[in-house]
Amino acid sequence: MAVNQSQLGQMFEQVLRLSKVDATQSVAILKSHYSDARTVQAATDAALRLGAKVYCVELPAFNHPMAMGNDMTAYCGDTALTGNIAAQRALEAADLIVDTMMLLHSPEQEQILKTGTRILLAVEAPEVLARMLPTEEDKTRVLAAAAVLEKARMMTVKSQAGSDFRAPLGQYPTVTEYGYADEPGRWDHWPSGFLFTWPNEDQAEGVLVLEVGDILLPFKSYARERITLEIEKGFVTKIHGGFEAEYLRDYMNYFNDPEVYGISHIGWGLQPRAQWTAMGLHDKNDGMCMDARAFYGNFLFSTGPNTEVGGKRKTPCHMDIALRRCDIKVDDLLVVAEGEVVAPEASRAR
Ligand SMILES: O=c1ccc(O)c[nH]1
Ligand SMILES: [Fe+2]
Repeated sequence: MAVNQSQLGQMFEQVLRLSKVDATQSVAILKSHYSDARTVQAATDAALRLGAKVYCVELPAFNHPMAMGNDMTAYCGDTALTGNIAAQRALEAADLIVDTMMLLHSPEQEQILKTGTRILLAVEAPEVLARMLPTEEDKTRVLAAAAVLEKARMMTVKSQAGSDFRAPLGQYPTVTEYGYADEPGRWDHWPSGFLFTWPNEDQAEGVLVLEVGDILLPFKSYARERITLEIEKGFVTKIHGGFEAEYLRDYMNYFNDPEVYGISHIGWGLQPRAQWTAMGLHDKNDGMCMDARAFYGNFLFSTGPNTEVGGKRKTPCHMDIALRRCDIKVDDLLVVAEGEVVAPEASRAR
């Protein structure tokens, strides 16, 4: 199916209005040659219709010789903006940046946000954007869950498959993604609908078992056999299993950087319009597969960089791994039971 340009423009108008775009605002459209032209045009037209002053910042694409695949989350940290002070100043001048080329997990993104500029990432295919059009109800539910997570001192994750993981919390903030950038200095991602934090440095412990069907990004693969990760003092120390474990070990080893094994953001999905099955219906190059990160009741954990919250780990290898059917506890509150969101009540969508 394909979204027509008029629908896409109307959706951007809704999301930019939710992002507080009006005649008092300036909006920068950040792009590169690989940006989706339909998205760039729709964002531009919508911002103009809302009365904003609009400009475009186009950056020559950046490729690192070690990067593999086209998923923009596969190689993090250095981007087309790295070192381009003039372009960064031009972006910092905006009230809102619509990012269609991907600054996520870069130090430059944090520097821009600190000036009060808002950033909305939009790199998924228009049809995926349409299926997960953000609503204020999404925001209410994600913030209800965040109210619990930001006070927590421990997250524990267990599963029938054998996961038994615990992460002391408190050193890092809670991050919410509800699909629009409506507060000064806020980054958000359309589409999304989930929340996460980071374990205290060097303190996550236990075992995480990827069961058949769990998702590995940026591989964009459903695990076909179990993979068992042993975590000690905040780092993955062993990866057991068959071919899939060997593939994951080989890929992470390729970066020749011990920091790739650090546990990064950990949280859970709250987007009922995101589907576990969606990845199987898309090509690997269609986008970064936000369905996997946001599907309702997942446990999403990741490895590698934690610079976006002032952590010391800047490493290019970032794995996002979504597990189904976990029990997730935040302190003593069970928030997800076998992959079903159970608390807080205000975060539930069904
Ligand atoms: O929205 C996102 C996308 C990727 C990621 O690693 C975190 N959040
Ligand atoms: Fe991630």
